[in-house]
Amino acid sequence: MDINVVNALTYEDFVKLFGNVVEKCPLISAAIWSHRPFKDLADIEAHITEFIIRLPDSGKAGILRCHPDLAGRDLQSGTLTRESQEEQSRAGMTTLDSAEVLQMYRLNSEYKERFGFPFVICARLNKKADIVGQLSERLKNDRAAERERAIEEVKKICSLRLRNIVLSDIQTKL
Ligand SMILES: NC(=O)NC1=NC(=O)NC1=O
Repeated sequence: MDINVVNALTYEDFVKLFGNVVEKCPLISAAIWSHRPFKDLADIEAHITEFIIRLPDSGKAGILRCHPDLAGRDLQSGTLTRESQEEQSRAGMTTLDSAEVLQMYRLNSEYKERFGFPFVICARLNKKADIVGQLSERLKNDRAAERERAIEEVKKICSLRLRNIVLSDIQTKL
């Protein structure tokens, strides 16, 4: 998708297209729309990253809280966003056996209890074993370090979602 097409989008179409590059945080795309015209895809990504890293810790924790658990309630009830559904199924979260679902539930609960926000990882860059390993490993972090670590994962998810949109045909999205 040509960057000139992106720059010509109305605000509504821009947010319709990019509103979920950070899970359930359309505010971010609504905010960076002010920075158009964008030079290229990397420029869009840079403005999103800038918006996120300038947030106070509470804002970063808020972004994390907008993410559905991996193999959690939303997955079981079919209420994931299209992007999350695709990411979680590709990471093998939809083919866990009952013991694995219980293990993810327990680890996610322990993590949320400790940090006050859910465990977030870029599912498309990790397989099931990596996810369980990372979740166990990152539980040992302190809160500040873990919040920053999780935001790095949000940026990876965002980057892949942005590429999906810009490299696909704009007409199928609007
Ligand atoms: N808690 C999560 O990490 N959720 C997710 N990561 C992804 O890549 N997609 C999700 O839904």
